[in-house]
Amino acid sequence: MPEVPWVEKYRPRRLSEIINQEDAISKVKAWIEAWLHGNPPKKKALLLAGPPGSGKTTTVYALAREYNFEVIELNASDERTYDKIARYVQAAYTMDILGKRRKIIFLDEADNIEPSGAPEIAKLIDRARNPIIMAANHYWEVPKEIRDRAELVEYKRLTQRDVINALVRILKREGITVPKEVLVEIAKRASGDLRAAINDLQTVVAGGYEDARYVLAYRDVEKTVFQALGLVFASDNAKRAKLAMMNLDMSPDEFLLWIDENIPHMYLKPEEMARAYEAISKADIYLGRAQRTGNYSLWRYAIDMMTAGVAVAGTKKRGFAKFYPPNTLKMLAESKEERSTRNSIIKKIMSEMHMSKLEAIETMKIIKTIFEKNLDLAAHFTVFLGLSEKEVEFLAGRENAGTIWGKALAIRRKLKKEEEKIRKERKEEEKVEVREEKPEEKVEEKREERETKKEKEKKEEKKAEKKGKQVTLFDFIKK
Ligand SMILES: Nc1ncnc2c1ncn2[C@@H]1O[C@H](COP(=O)(O)OP(=O)(O)OP(=O)(O)O)[C@@H](O)[C@H]1O
Repeated sequence: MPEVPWVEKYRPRRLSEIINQEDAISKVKAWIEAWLHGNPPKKKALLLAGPPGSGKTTTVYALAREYNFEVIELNASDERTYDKIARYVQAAYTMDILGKRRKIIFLDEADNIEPSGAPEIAKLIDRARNPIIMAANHYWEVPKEIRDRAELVEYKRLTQRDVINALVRILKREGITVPKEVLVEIAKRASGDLRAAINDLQTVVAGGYEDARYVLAYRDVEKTVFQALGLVFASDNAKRAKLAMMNLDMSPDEFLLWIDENIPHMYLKPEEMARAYEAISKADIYLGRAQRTGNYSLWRYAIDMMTAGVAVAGTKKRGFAKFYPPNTLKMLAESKEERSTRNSIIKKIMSEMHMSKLEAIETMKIIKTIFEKNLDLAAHFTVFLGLSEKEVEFLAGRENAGTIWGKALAIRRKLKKEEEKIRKERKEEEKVEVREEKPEEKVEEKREERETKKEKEKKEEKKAEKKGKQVTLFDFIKK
């Protein structure tokens, strides 16, 4: 059974358990108490700014628990954020007659707010009757109108010692020991991001110390490879992206794996993601050819495709980008059952979409992102590919699988009804035709006509099948 992520299991429940952010916490407390004492602070929004994994989100939830608020969490990169804020900002602030709890509006990734939407959100802050707390990694990337209306609370980067202490505390509660040098390595590579450190620790513990080698082996390359990924994913500028491989002590084949892994985290729209994958599969072809023929001048084309080609594929996620190492670790952590589910999905994609295995693997990655983000489209895919409940859970995660499955059942029912309706209509039509064309020969003639037409259609179908007409993701999304 998959274990609960330790970052959730050991997320501090109380403000006093949050490590090394005392100044920030006392500022947050004073601000919320001003609301509670009936005189909302001059600045109705609070902006928690600081590095990832330093305790910002944790603060909001612990605060809500201690002061009995309900948290309405919104994400700035969500297109409907404005409407949602508008709905909650005006909600009654005090406990109402129905006994509902007061609400804190928590807007994460405030550095991702589109500048064009900022004035509207600023107006909402002015009208707010509920406390609004925002969080951001980069203070200066938060639109100015919003910065001006928010009180800044700075979060410090946690020190290596803070991180090690937090890891030791978790190990004690789990009753496990891990060699000190492994903890030090994990803390070093986390650069103050306690979430990253806890995740690494859990991976190391889950996979035994052999995996520790894989986890830690990345530490040397990571700095430069992350910078290189930054060049590919953080700009739309083809020229800059092409510089990514300079100073990178890594072969293009290996860097391709890193790019591959990060595409679904960086592109938001399926069609743009598909375009980025197309660019890396072209790069892959050049790399293969270079290896087979020994003509390494082909590397240049490959590198152009995988850097510039990916960079211009579409609009990328803005703000802080968290990059991930290639799949090796995840694959190692996957159970036999998960691997077999993955393979059965790939087979279904190959047969339903007429794709090669490699294409099906790439397509599955895009489909996985769709399953995590767009439940309606996911339900259509479920029906189209004939996925089982287990396969849906593999793609969507447990939380969304039930909803998708329910939607898919509804689609199936609707399709069945439509099919029945068409079948009935056809029968009716046939009856009418027979009645109208009473003379025997005419009926015979019509039948022959119909049969030749049917044969023709069948032949056409067969031809299409033989050609193996490929259904692309684009076709599907357009439907
Ligand atoms: N100061 C801290 N004290 C204790 N635990 C912490 C602290 N900072 C982070 N953590 C741990 O790391 C995890 C992630 O922290 P949190 O979600 O609060 O980070 P964040 O600052 O909101 O990061 P991001 O900017 O990436 O959203 C938490 O579950 C918690 O276990």
